[in-house]
Amino acid sequence: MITLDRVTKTYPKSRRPALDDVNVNVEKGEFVFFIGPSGSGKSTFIRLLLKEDTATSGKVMVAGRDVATIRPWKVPQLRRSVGCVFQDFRLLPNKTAAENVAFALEVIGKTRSVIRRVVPEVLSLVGLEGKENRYPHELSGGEQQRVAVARAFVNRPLVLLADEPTGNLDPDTSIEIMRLLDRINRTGTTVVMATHDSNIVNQMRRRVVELDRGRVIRDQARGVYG
Ligand SMILES: Nc1ncnc2c1ncn2[C@@H]1O[C@H](COP(=O)(O)OP(=O)(O)OP(=O)(O)O)[C@@H](O)[C@H]1O
Repeated sequence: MITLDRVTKTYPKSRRPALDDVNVNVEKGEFVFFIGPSGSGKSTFIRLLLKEDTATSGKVMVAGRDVATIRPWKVPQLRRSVGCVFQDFRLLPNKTAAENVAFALEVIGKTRSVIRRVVPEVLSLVGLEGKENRYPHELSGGEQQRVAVARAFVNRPLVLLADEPTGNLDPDTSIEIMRLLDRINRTGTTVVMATHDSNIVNQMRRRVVELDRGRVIRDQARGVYG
């Protein structure tokens, strides 16, 4: 589902690469944690998968496609098969929970009748029944992240990327979000999550890829934070 083949990313003006000759292969349906200290390259890895940035060398494959060959106007198509969730939720503040999720469907041209059917289904899946008409500022952090997960998942992407999704949440709320990501993973969606949260990694016991200064220093099945 995801392959990085000898990928190096060096940002302009920086001496050291943010990713340095990285080889990683993630199979369909896997759940993988990317861990490592601040600046080790986790966000850069996610940005390359979304084609928000391009590798300096090497090959990045997502869902069977070499992202380097995807034309700019086809990037939205890539992002349709790759949902993402971030630490800061990134909801539209002037839209309700339901409207935030609906918007993800509107931009890809889904009909109103599909939207009317699918939005309540996915909001209920993430446990937000009854809160569909709340604005982000009327929701807790955990609830806002549930909306973000619903929005990322509503198109049933092949891959869900999560960059520090529990970074702004307390431990109990973080565990709830992890249960949700685990449930999504069990539907067959590949989940890749960048995190600093050692408790979460230790509780989940999934594959752990550890980065240090842009290099993979550990790749372990059912790993712990270490
Ligand atoms: N746009 C940019 N321009 C220049 N250097 C960058 C840019 N983005 C990241 N870097 C550098 O690349 C390296 C890796 O950064 P990255 O954000 O991928 O790390 P990270 O592991 O996600 O860190 P954190 O956990 O703090 O988010 C760092 O040295 C950082 O300073």
